[in-house]
Amino acid sequence: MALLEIEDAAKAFGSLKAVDGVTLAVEAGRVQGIAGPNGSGKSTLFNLVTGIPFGPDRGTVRLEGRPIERLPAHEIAQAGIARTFQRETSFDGLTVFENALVGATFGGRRKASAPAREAAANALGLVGLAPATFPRLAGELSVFERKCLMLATACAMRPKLLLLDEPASGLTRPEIEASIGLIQGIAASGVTIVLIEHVLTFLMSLSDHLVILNGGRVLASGSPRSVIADPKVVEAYLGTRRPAA
Ligand SMILES: Nc1ncnc2c1ncn2[C@@H]1O[C@H](COP(=O)(O)OP(=O)(O)OP(=O)(O)O)[C@@H](O)[C@H]1O
Repeated sequence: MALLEIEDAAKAFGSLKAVDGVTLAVEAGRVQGIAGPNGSGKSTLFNLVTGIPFGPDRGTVRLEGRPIERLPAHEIAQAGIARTFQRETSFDGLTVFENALVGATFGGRRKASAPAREAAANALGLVGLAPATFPRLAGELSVFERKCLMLATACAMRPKLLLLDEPASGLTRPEIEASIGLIQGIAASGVTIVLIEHVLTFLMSLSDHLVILNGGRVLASGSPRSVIADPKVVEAYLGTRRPAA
C-alpha cells in the first residue's frame, strides 16, 4: 500500500477543470516530483490533499489507506501531512524559534513542553538555521532564511508526508544548491516528500519519480529521465514543432 493514494480527484472553478481526474500513488520513502506548465493544476492538487483551502469535488485521497478527503484541514495535518507554499509564509511578529514551536505544538496536542521545544530546535537545525537566529523576528529574515523557516515549521510537525510547493522559486543558484541538500536531508530523516517545481535541475536532482500534469490531467509518469524525454511532455512545454517553410 502506498503512503498517499489519490484516485480520480477533481476540482473545478466554474467551468474551469483545474484538476480533472488525477490518480497518483506516492510510495513511502520516495521523493515524488510534480511538474507541468503554468496553470496545469499542480497547486490545486496540493490543496485537494491538504484541504487548504478546499477538498476535492470528486475522488478520494487516502493516507496509509485511510480516506482523508472529507476531513477538515487541521485533522489532515494531524494525520501526518504538512505543506509549504510558493510564497514564504511565517508569523512575522514571532521569533524564528516561536515559529518552529507553532509547528511542534500544532493542534494543541502538545504544549510548549521540553519535547516540543526539542522538536522545534531539531527542525531548525535540519534546515541549517543556527541557534543564533532563534531570537530573530521572522519578518527580518532574508527570502532564503524565510523559506528555510517555513520548511522547519512544517518539519517540526513531524509529518509522514511533506508537500513542497515550488521551494526553489525566487532563490539564487547557490541557494538552490543549498536547498537541494536540505531537502535530501529531510528525505533521509524518513519523511516522504512530494515536490512541485519548475526549476528542472532541482526537480531532477531530488525526484525518484516524476509526474507531469497538463490541463489538470496526468500527462506522463515514470522515472524522471524517461518522463522529460517523452515527446508528449516536450510538446506540452514547447508546443508542436512545425517544419520550416
Ligand atoms: N481559487 C481559484 N479560483 C479560481 N480559479 C483558480 C483558483 N485556484 C486556481 N485556479 C485556476 O486553476 C488552474 C490551475 O491552477 P494551479 O494554481 O493549480 O496551477 P499550477 O499548475 O500550480 O500553476 P503555476 O505553475 O502557475 O503555479 C489555473 O487556471 C488557475 O487560474
